[in-house]
Amino acid sequence: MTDDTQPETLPDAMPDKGADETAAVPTRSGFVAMLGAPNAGKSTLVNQLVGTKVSIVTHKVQTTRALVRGIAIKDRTQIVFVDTPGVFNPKRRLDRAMVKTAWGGAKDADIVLPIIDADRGINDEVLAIMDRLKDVKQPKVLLLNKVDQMRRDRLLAMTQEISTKGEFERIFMISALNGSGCDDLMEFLAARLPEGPWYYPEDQISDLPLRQLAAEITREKLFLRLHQEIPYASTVETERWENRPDGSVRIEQTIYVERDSQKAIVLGHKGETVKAIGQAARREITEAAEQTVHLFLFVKVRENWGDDPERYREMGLDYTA
Ligand SMILES: Nc1nc2c(ncn2[C@@H]2O[C@H](COP(=O)(O)OP(=O)(O)OP(=O)(O)O)[C@@H](O)[C@H]2O)c(=O)[nH]1
Repeated sequence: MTDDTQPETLPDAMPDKGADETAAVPTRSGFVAMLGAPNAGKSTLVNQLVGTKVSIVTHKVQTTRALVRGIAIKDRTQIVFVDTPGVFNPKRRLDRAMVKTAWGGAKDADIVLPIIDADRGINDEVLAIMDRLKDVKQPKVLLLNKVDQMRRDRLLAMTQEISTKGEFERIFMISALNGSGCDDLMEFLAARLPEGPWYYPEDQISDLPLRQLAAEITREKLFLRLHQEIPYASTVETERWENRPDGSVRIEQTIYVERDSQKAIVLGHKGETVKAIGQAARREITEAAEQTVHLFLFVKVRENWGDDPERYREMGLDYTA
């Protein structure tokens, strides 16, 4: 994968090693694309491996819309994770665009990580992904996730069965939630990625701009509270980001819903629901932005936004999918 931001030289702040030793050990870097059914745990894993919250996690499926990268450093290797939207059977235009993005991300990556919710077993969805993976030429490393809630004998039987369904360089049994197996995975990826300069400065954990991250955080709070009532097509946009002389920031965001009835739900009785969403979001945005945040939320109805090409461009998706 090429990237305009790739530095000509290594960043100044490399791990503290003597000059001779640094010269002897080459740096490595590369892109690792996660692919899996909705809710398999891709976002949780990116957050676990990168160590900081970069991708939103909710129990509502299909929350990851565009490619969100988390960047981890292991020894002398920089690993750029591409957290793709869940692969599923697309019907609507928005769904098709998300799926196209997912498979496109896989084809550009150095390593592809299919991730499976092992606790759910090998169902049709998993078999469909395995089938489609046969067209992906990149090295594949299979992750069986959520092993924390499985019995060992069931897990071993499943590992045997799944290993016959595709060609994998390795199969790792992991828990993205509690981190078990994740160190071994990181070590493997760090050694497997090609030699080369790092793509990003050392202190960067995500290339998602702060404004967009702030919108994602609010969207997560919206879904955590209202996942039964609000379709995932609802969206949040950061409309204004105004740094103030006292070091604080005034952020205005709009929650877009499709119908008046949904607007009423988001607002809640006397605006209580949107207020609670705003309070939870503000706390987290403050942490991410590392400055005092004044957050103002607005709720608007925007019909048929799922057919608006501009929205797709903003999310990095292909409208023609
Ligand atoms: N027990 C257990 N739960 C997990 C694990 N990994 C993820 N989960 C849970 O599974 C749910 C879905 O996780 P996500 O990380 O949002 O899944 P995703 O694959 O990114 O989902 P999409 O964005 O819809 O594609 C969340 O409730 C997680 O807490 C795990 O290792 N063990």
